[in-house]
Amino acid sequence: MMTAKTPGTPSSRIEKMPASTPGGTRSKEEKIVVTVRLRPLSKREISLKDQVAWECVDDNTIMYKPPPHERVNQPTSFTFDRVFGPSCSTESVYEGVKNMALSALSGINATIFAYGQTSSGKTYTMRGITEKAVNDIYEHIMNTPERDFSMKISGLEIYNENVRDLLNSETGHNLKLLDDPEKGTVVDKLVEEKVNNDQHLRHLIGICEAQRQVGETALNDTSSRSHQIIRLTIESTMRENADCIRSFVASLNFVDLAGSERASQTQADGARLREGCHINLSLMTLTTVIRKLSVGKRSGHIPYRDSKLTRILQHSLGGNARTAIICTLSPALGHVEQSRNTLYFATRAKEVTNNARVNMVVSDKQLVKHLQKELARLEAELRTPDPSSEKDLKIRQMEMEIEELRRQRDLAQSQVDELRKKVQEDDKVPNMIESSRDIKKCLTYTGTPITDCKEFNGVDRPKNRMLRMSMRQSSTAPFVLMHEIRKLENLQDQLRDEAHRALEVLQKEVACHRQGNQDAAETVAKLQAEIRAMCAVRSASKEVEVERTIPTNDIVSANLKDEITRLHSQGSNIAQLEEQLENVQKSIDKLVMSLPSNLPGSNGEVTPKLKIHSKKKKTLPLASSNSNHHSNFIRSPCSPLSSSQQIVEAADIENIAPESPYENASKDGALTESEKENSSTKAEEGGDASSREGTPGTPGYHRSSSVKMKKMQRMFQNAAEENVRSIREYVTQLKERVAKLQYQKQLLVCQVLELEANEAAGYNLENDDSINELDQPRGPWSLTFKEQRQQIIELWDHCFISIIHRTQFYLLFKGDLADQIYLEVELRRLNWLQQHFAEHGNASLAHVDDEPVISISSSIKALRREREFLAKRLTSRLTAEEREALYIKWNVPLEGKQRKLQLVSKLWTDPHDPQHIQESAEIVARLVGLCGSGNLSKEMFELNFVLPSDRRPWIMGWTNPLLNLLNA
Ligand SMILES: Nc1ncnc2c1ncn2[C@@H]1O[C@H](COP(=O)(O)OP(=O)(O)OP(=O)(O)O)[C@@H](O)[C@H]1O
Repeated sequence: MMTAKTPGTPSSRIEKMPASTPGGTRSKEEKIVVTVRLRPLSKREISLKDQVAWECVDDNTIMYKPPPHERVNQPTSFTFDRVFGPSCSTESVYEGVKNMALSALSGINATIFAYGQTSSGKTYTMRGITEKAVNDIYEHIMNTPERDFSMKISGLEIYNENVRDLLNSETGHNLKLLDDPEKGTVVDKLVEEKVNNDQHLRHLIGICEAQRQVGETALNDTSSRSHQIIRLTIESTMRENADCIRSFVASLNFVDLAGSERASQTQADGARLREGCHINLSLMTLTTVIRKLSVGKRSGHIPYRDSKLTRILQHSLGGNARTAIICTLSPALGHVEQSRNTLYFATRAKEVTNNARVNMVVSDKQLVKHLQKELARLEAELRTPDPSSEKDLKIRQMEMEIEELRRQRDLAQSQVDELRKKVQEDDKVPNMIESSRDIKKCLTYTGTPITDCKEFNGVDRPKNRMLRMSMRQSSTAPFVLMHEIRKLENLQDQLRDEAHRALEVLQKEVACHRQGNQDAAETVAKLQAEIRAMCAVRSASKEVEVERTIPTNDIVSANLKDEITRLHSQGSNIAQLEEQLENVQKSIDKLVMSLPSNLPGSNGEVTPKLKIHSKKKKTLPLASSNSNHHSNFIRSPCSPLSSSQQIVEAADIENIAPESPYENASKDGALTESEKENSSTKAEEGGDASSREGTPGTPGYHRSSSVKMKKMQRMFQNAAEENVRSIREYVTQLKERVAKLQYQKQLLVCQVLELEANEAAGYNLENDDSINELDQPRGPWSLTFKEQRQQIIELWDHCFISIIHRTQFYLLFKGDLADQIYLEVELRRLNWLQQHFAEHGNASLAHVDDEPVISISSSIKALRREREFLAKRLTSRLTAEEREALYIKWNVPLEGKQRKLQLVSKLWTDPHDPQHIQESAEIVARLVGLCGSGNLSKEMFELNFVLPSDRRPWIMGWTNPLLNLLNA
C-alpha cells in the first residue's frame, strides 16, 4: 500500500519550497478556462416531445430560445471561451483543453472538470477527453527521447462524502484526508499505481471506471452517483545530465462530477435521495468556493474544507494549477432551469484566477545519491589536498609566466644597455662623421654639398643613427656593389659609343653641306678624335679588368678597394663626356646657324623648326644599345644613320646625286672664276644651273629646270636641317643619360665610401657580421626591412610619388636579403628628393631645354593624372558588384558624383596604416594588371635605364621615378 499524496506533491521531495510553490519557479496568473457543450436531445427527451431551448450562435455564445409568447426576465445569452453545439465531436471539445492537459508534461499541474446536471453528458465527455489526453501524452513521451518520463495513476471517488480508492476496492473505503504542512491535503493510503505503458494506463483507467458507483435514476439509466477523480502524476528528468538532480513533476486530474440537479428532479428517494444530498453538499461547497474565488481577494475566507471534493481539489481552484471546466447541457426545454444554473456556475467559474507554476523537485533518491557523492569528494580532499587541483595549476602557470616575463624584461634591458653603449662608441669615431660628410657630398647631384641635410645633421641624430646602421647592414654587400659598378660602366661605354656614332653622323652632315661652317666641322672632328681617344683608354682598361669580372667572395674585399680607387680616378671621365657633349651641342648650334636657310641673305628668317630652344620635346630613343630606333631621328636622303650601317652607306651614295657645279668644278679642277661666280649667284637665287637635267638655251626649259632645281635644293636643305636638328636632340638625350649615369655612380660611390668608413671604424669586411647575415634567413634584416619600408612609404607620401610605382615596389620587395640594395637606393633617392623639395620648394630639380624636370607641383599634377587614369580603369577592370563593394568598404557614397575618382583618391593616403597600404596596393595592382600576371619583376627596379617604350609613367618601373626625378 502506498501513501497518496496531494496533487501538488507527487512522490518526490520538493526542494526546500513551500508545498504550494514547488520548485520555486515564477507562477503565471491564468483564468479558469470554461467551455460549454450542448448535447443533442436524448431519446428520452425526444420521446417526451421536449423541445430544443438552446442554440450555439457562434463559437463563444450560447443563447436561450424561448418558446413563443414566453416572457423572459433572465439573461438569455452566455459567452464562454468555447461553446460546442450538438453536432460537435468530443475531439473538438478536447482540442479546447488539450494544451492544458499536456502542460502536466512540463511540470505544471492541470485539472479538467466536467460539470452539469445528470444525463447532460459529463461522463460521456470526460471519457473521450481522458482517452485522447492519454494518446497525446504518450505521443509526447515518444517524441521527447531526451527526457526520462515516469507516470503513476491513482483513482478515487467521493461518494456520500466518503473517499473510496477505485484501484483498491478491497480496503480502500472511507479514506482519510490528512493535512501535511509541506504537501497540503493528502488522501491517506490511496494507491498510486506505476504506469508501464499506454495500454497499462488505459487498463487502470478502465478499472477506475468499473469501480465507480453507478445507479439508475429517472433521467439516466447509468447515472454516476459520485465525484470521480483520476489523477496522473508525471515526472521527467533529462537523460544526458547524470548530475541533474531536479525533475519536472506535475499531476493531471480528470474530474467527472456527479450531477448537479436537484433531488426532486431525479425523483429520488431512499438511497438515491441520500446520495443526492451528499452530492449537493459537495457541489454547493464547490459553487461557493468558485463564487468566492470569482470575486477576487475581497472574498475573504474560501471554504475549501467544507467538503472533501474542494479539499482535495484545492490547488485546482485558484491555486497552483491550470484548470478547465467543461459544462455539459441538455438542450431540452424541460431542463432549462438546470441548464441555466449550470451556465450561471460556468459564468462565475470563468472569473476565477489560478497561479500555475512549473514544479521542479528533487527526488529523495537522487538527492541522497548526490549528497553522498559530494560528501565523498570533500572527505577525500580533506584527507589529501589534491596537488593537481585546478586552482593550484593556475597559480603555478601564472608563476611560470611571471618568471618568463621577468627573464624577457632583463634580456631586453641588457640589449638596450649594449646598444646604448655601442651608439656612444659610434659617436666617438671621427671616421663615421667623415663618412657622413662624404655621403652628403655624394648625394649632392650638382656636386654642391647639402650642408643642412636633415638626414645627416645633428638635430635628427636618432634617425641618422638608424639610417647609418641600416646602410651599414645593406651596403656591406660588396659583391652586389661591384656588380652594380660593372653595370654602370657598361652603360657608360654604350653611351660613349653612341656619342661617337652621333658625332660621326654630324661630321658627315657637315661634309655633305660644304657651305656649312668650317669651324664647326673642325670642332666636330676634334671632338670625334677626343672621344676616340677616350674609347681607346677605356678598352685598354677593360682588358685589364677581364680577369676580375667575376670576383670570388674571398677576394671581394681587396677588389672593392681597387674599385674604389678606380672609381675615384674615373670620376672625371663622365664629367668630361658631359662637357664634350656640351661643346658638340654648341657646335651643332653654330652649324645650324650657318645653314643657307638661316643665313641673313637667304630668306631673311630663321626657320622656326630650327629654333635651338625647341619647346616641344620629342620622344627620342634612349636605348643603351644601338637599336633600329636610330631610323627615327635620321632621315634619308642625307643621313648616313638611316637605320643601319648598310643604309648609311647607301645614303652616302645617294648624297652624291645633288652635286653642285661648284663640286663638279672642284672635282675637275677646270671651272673658271666667272663660272664659279655664275654658279654661286644661281645657287644664291635658289636655282641650280649645273643640273644635268636641264637643256641649256631653251628659256622655257631653263625656267622649268630652274624651278625643279629650286625644289630639289629646298628638299635637300630641309633634309639636312632635319638631320642636324635630330642629331642635336639626340645629343641632348645623351647628355641626359650621362647625367643619370653620373647620379647612379654617385650613389654607388657613396656606398663604397661608406664601406671605407666602416673599415676605418673597425668593421672588417671579411669578418663583418653583416656579411654573414646574408646567409642567415631572418633576424636583424627583417627588422631593418620593416623600418626602411615604413620610411619609404612615408616618403612616397611626402614626395607625391606615383602610386603605381609604390604598388610595384611594395608588392615586389617583401624582405628578401637580396632586396637590401633596392630598399637602400629607394630610401636614398626619396631622402634626396625630400631634401630637394625642402630646399627648392616648387623650383624644378634640373632643366632640359628650359623645361622644368621635377617640382612639387609637377609631382602632384602627375599623381593626379595617374589617379584619373586609374579611375577610368575601374570600369574596365572591375565588375559593377566589385566596384560597389569597394565603394562601401572605402566609404564612398554610392549615389555620389565621381565615385570612381573619389575611390582612387583615397588609395595610398594613409602611410601609417599597414592594412590601408596593403589594400591600396591590391586595388592598384588589380587596376593596372599586376596581379599574378608576372608583370612584376625586380629587374624593373634595377639600376638600368630601361627603354621607356611608353611615356605613361604608370607602366614603367623604378626607372620611371628616376626619370621623374632627373628628367621630366
Ligand atoms: N454529446 C453527446 N452526444 C450524444 N450522446 C450523448 C452526448 N452526451 C451524452 N450523451 C448520451 O447521454 C446519456 C447520458 O450521458 P452521461 O451518462 O454522460 O450523462 P452524465 O452527465 O454523466 O449523467 P450522470 O450525472 O447521471 O452520470 C448517455 O447515454 C450518453 O451516451
